[in-house]
Amino acid sequence: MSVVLVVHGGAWAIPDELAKASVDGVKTAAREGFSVLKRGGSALDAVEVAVRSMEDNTVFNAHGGTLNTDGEVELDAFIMDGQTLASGAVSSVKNIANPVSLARAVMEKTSHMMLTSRGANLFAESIGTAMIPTETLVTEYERKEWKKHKDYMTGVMEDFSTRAHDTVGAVALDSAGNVACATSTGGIRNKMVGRVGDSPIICGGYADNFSGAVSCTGHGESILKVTLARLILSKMEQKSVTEALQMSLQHMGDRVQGAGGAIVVSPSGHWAATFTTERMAWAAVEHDVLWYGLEPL
Ligand SMILES: NC(=O)C[C@H](N)C(=O)O
Repeated sequence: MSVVLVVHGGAWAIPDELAKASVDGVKTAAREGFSVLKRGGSALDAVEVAVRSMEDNTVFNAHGGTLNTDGEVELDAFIMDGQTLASGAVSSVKNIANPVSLARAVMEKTSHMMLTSRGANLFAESIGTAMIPTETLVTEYERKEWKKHKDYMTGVMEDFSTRAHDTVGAVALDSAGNVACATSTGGIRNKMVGRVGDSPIICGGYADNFSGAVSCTGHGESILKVTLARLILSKMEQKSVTEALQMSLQHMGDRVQGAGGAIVVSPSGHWAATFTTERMAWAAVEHDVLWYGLEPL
């Protein structure tokens, strides 16, 4: 069984000055995730490692790029195991460096699928997760941008053309034939306090050994309206991975005027990375060969 790891660093109009660093960041994350698979590790471990790599990489402005209306960072993350359909999520959690690992802990250490806000933070404390000051998650640049655009609609209407996004995601197929997905995000700049997007919901990501794994990025409310991850997987029953992705994103654009992107891997190892925004940094490793780019594949 050939193993595959695909990552994205968020779909938006990445400016030229960030292009190289974004591609380097996804390449590193893809290599780190793939090394887990190469050692015989699980798809679940691989997607967590890949997403953590991007959460820790400042080029993705990980978790500091999206202040809410109160100027705070509220984070959402999701992870799903395609073998069992178990998943874990956190939403509106604060002061955490790696929400994807907290999401995994929700999946593995609680009887629930999602913890939100204060409850997510209390759980994090109870399992010994380090709390970090919000200011360490926020860049000077973001603080200035936030003051400039004090309006959620500005970020959305500019069609993801401002630095309002910091979503990262990964999908993997391991040597046992199991798939997994993970996504982590700060959401969208100037979102209302408590706003939850698609990323932590079984909608912005999905993994099932019988159909494949998807991680989405883009305008969360649009992704939710068309249940994008499941839409892509259902189209894959009859279409190629690339066609299924393109058709689903096209539908989201036509039906609810939403832009975004996604990565996908099928149970047989076919994969794709496509988007309807200007750019999305993506990388994939298959048969030890690294693929990457800022254009749709
Ligand atoms: N940039 C993103 O992908 C944002 C994320 N989908 C959200 O709406 O929260």
